[in-house]
Amino acid sequence: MQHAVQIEGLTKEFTRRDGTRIRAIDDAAITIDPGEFIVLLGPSGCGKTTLLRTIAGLENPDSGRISIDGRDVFASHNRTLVPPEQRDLSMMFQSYALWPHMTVRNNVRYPLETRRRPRIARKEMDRRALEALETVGIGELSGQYPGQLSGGQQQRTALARALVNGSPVILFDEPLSNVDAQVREQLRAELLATQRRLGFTAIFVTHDQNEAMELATRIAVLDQGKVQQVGTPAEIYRNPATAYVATFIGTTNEISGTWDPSQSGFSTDAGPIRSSSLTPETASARILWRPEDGKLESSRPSGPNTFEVTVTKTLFLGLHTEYVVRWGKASARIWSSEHHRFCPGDQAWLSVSPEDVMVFPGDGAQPTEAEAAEDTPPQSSAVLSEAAG
Ligand SMILES: Nc1ncnc2c1ncn2[C@@H]1O[C@H](COP(=O)(O)OP(=O)(O)OP(=O)(O)O)[C@@H](O)[C@H]1O
Repeated sequence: MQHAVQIEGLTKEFTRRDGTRIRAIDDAAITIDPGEFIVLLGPSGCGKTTLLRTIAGLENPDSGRISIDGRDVFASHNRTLVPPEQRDLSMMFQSYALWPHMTVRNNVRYPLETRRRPRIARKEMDRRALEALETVGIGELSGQYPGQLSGGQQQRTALARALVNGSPVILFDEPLSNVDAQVREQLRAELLATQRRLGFTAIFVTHDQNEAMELATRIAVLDQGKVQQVGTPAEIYRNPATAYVATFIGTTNEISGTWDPSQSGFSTDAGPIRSSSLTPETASARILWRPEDGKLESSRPSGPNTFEVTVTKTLFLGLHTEYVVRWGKASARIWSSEHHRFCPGDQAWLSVSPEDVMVFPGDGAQPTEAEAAEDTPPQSSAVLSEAAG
């Protein structure tokens, strides 16, 4: 099968006005199949937009290769550089970029008017523009001007314009960030349904992990220009490749430890901890587990990773209650569907299965960011970390 988009060894540096060089994309590689919905996810400044713009041809990389549908559109080794309008793709921007003096229909028709070949008769352009507008459910607004539309309707107009060319690949740069939460959720579902129905390949930039989880067939997590992991939402969540991915997606409890062969586990401030994952190559390790993987009980369970704890805080969060617990110098968050089982001050037993304990190489330094978090003793090496997105 021909790949829809293939990126290899892609690098792009910028020079800031003070002369500092920024590597916005650092040796990135991703292979995308036709019909996939790929989400580029990462915090602000990690290089998502730059990567998208290099695929579109709006930014020229320094080195590497990009091919679309088997054809190189950029290749540094033989200086291939295909201009944006000759790449077989469409792009939808955060700002929608609608022409205010043109009707909705003419905005949507615009890409058909400006394309070089093959030329299309005006009547056919109008028919396709209307069809695209009907696809996104606003055929009746074709005679309106953008200023007369709601945010959600403007977003649909921009989507129709991205669809009108029938491009096999559509790039989305945070297109849902300008509408309120409720409309956003609705538009997200509509976009996904449209993509599934029409079958185009979508490459979608966001810093919102919920949005990524909902839309993506696969997520590419970026950090400082590097692609840290590409995987399905479940793979990224359950088997993160790096501590960065584990802490960026979802919520984690974290503690540092050192490998102790005599215990076949890690020695930590929370007590000995065992994990089913491979031991890190370095002696020091970052040990992480998710709040929903901890179990709180009133009596001592059998098995490893069992700790006697004090409940210090409870927080009702609808689907689950968050229990903050403390033992020795360590603290952790536990999410449980048993809402009123424990109160602050209660003694309880915490257990975490070794299968749910993730281990990554530590750098010897203690994470500090979350140590100042409420309910975490300042001298503790056990930290709570919350997703950044
Ligand atoms: N034209 C430019 N000149 C200099 N630096 C740039 C330029 N464009 C981007 N950068 C830098 O490259 C890095 C990546 O920027 P990019 O816009 O790709 O990040 P992003 O992940 O899309 O961020 P955000 O989510 O905030 O849009 C940042 O450090 C940014 O400051």
